[in-house]
Amino acid sequence: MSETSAQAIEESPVVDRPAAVRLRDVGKTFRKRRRETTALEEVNLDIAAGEFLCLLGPSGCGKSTLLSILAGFIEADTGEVLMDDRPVTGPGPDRGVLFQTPTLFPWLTTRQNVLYGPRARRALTPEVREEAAELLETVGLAEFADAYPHELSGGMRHRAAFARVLINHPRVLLMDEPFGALDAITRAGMQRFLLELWQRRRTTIVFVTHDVEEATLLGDRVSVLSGRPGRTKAVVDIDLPRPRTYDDTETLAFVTAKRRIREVLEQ
Ligand SMILES: Nc1ncnc2c1ncn2[C@@H]1O[C@H](COP(=O)(O)OP(=O)(O)OP(=O)(O)O)[C@@H](O)[C@H]1O
Repeated sequence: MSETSAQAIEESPVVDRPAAVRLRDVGKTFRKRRRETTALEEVNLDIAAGEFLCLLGPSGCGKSTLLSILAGFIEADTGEVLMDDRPVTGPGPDRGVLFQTPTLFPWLTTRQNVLYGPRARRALTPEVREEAAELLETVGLAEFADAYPHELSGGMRHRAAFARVLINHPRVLLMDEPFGALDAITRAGMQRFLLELWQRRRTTIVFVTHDVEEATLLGDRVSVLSGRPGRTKAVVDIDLPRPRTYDDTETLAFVTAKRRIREVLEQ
């Protein structure tokens, strides 16, 4: 996400309620000089308000493209994207986006980064400042509130970016392999944090991953895309009880669910 897109999102007003998302026959072809790449074709998907949906598929099948369309960063060529029955026409503060590489303003401290959105919307009340402090506490960065991004570790930058998105109370969280670059321990910590957060807020989440185990651990459902052009191959329900923790990954039910998804992926 460019800084301009981040600014556009964070400077508009917010509504605090999860949204339903609907994709209808979404297609996207990139055209560059003589080369055409059809990234997505006739993607259909209904995501309920408050659902945790994982998007899984082989490399290059269009997962990031789909997320960018949902974020409003790029436009679909065909079909439509609806949020609570309203067409998505561009980026908005109702969608919080987190990428593999966290986006933070390098010249702002952690706290200033988190407060960037409310400040830009002229909504910097004492309550919001308090919420920022609580969020920094929750993501374990209270002691680093006055540190600059270059003084943070990779995992810490992720958590700071997370707090920066959460303070805007997005109605949908769009996450593009957000933990893909993290080491196994930090990654497990972030997954636990995300699950706890979702359990509390029930924000609608669309989470892109190519890791079957991660999708099984996190999702209510897993939408499996085919190889390029990406199409919805199947949507698999994950009927495992919640709250889920990393320990569940060793249970028979978990391993069975994971195998089912892998089979769809490999079909
Ligand atoms: N801006 C662009 N211009 C041209 N082609 C693009 C552009 N963005 C994506 N593509 C092409 O669209 C296809 C889908 O790319 P996308 O990044 O969405 O896949 P992905 O499933 O997220 O891949 P990965 O898992 O490897 O990150 C690829 O073939 C890619 O080369």
